[in-house]
Amino acid sequence: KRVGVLISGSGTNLQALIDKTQDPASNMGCEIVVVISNKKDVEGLKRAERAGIPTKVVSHTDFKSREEFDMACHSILETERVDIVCLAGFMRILSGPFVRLWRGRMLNIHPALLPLFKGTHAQKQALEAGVRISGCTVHFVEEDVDAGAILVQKIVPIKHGDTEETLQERIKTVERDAFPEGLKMVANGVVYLDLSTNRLVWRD
Ligand SMILES: Nc1nc2ccc(CNc3ccc(C(=O)NCCCC(=O)O)cc3)cc2c(=O)[nH]1
Ligand SMILES: N[C@@H]1O[C@H](COP(=O)(O)O)[C@@H](O)[C@H]1O
Repeated sequence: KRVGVLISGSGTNLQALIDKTQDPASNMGCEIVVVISNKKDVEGLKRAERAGIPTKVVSHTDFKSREEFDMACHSILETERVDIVCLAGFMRILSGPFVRLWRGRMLNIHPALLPLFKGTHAQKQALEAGVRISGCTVHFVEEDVDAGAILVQKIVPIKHGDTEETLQERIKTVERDAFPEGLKMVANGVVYLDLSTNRLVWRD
């Protein structure tokens, strides 16, 4: 399977996907063929270049509408014959038409245990809520933000004195395993999203 990864920043999740997909022993059943960023000069682009993966920058400021930006990304993904899209620290909300084109073939990783703490600053939300555990969620992408069917979740403890940064760091240590795990399952057909029932179907 051919994978396209959308990023906006540091790309630590992208790096985890690169390391696993480029390691034959991981048996991921997929390869990253293109990385698209909506921001230029971000660390994630350097990570892709170091790994020999083609990169594209699509600046959302170059487009009159959200849909036009999304379709510019879509045409790159089509050209590269991408089968699965991964949102790895991608910080733009995607429009309905784009999500419908990729429904059941697009994954996101969120730094909290959905359905809790949707949206941005999830780590801050967890700290303010006073919960004692948090973690990350790998899910299919639906138009309704952070609401898609959940594939993988991993938990971390929240410790006294944690800040947004210390918690984000601890969550990232489990993200690096969670995202490749979720991608591998989808790439190998272990699980798929039944588009009519919106339910996950597991092949046991
Ligand atoms: N339709 C759809 N698209 C998404 C795009 C990105 C992410 C990643 N997680 C994200 C979740 C929330 C945001 C957000 O609220 N950003 C501030 C507004 C930025 C903007 O104006 O675009 C960004 C990424 C998830 C989704 C999703 O679940 N569904
Ligand atoms: N999706 C969220 O965006 C953050 C930044 O990711 P990255 O750019 O370092 O991969 C990560 O914490 C991830 O959960």
